[in-house]
Amino acid sequence: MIQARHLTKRYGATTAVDAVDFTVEPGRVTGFLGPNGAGKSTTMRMILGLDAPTSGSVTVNGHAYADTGAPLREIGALLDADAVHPGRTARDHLRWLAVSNRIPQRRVDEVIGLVGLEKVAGRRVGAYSLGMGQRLGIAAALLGDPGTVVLDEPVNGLDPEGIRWVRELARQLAAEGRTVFVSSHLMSEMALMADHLIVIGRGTILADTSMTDFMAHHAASHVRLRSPQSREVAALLSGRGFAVTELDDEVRVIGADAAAVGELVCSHGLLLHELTLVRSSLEDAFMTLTAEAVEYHSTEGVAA
Ligand SMILES: Nc1ncnc2c1ncn2[C@@H]1O[C@H](COP(=O)(O)OP(=O)(O)OP(=O)(O)O)[C@@H](O)[C@H]1O
Repeated sequence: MIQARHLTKRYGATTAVDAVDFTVEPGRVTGFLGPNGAGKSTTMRMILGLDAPTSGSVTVNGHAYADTGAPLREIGALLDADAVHPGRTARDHLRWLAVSNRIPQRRVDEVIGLVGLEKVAGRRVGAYSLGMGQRLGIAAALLGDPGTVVLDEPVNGLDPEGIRWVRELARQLAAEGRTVFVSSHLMSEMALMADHLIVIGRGTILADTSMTDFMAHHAASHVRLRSPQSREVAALLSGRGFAVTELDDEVRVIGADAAAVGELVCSHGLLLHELTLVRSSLEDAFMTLTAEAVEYHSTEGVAA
């Protein structure tokens, strides 16, 4: 379990993280989202003792990272996948990490197998692709069989098979009862991977809620109807107080319950060719929530 209490980090005049409180619970995947510059990396660095808080605290299983005797056994992290000596082989890198954390050497081959690097473990890391580097970073994070795993942008550079593998791995680690804290810019991926979301913007927590509740509160939805009697359908629904828009060949009912709409239309003997609940994506919901907190906006349109 990770607990942040009034966690604050200032760099000169910039408050990167502003008195945040959150708990990352075991047994589920918690997604950490926020626009560029929101404070995600700074928060993750403080969890791992790589940056000291200006005030407040963050603990892993009740104590600060610095007070952990064998850190890799307690918390495994993928923060900067490039932070490996390029002249070392992947196996040597993991062996060195294992020795310095008193982890048995047999675990090195176990994690190499787990991340699918068996064939290239003897190659210099400098020759690795971005995806191979990510897998090595994940192998290092799992080396100590830790109860808490922090992954910053783990699917960066991975192909679709690799992305699916990370998703399944994160879900499996959570199912084993571990605390899994993952940041990603890929919203579609986060929607599939995370059970819970913490959203940060300009250093403050904008949402800390289950994925289901987040979507229910922040993702707009409408019911799409197609009918050869669309005019009558629209008139009926707006007469009953629904917010109705008529488009070319469809009727949209904003924020309505699909079953209620369908039953009402059918009970008036009107024909329906389609009745669909259309929910906006996690990306849309995220953009709506964080619109105010975005540090860098692109200007609208493209100059001719
Ligand atoms: N070492 C530093 N010195 C000065 N300012 C910093 C430093 N590290 C981060 N910041 C500032 O703190 C704020 C938060 O940065 P942080 O890297 O934590 O954001 P982020 O959410 O991880 O962004 P991204 O998605 O772009 O990685 C930004 O305004 C950033 O410019």
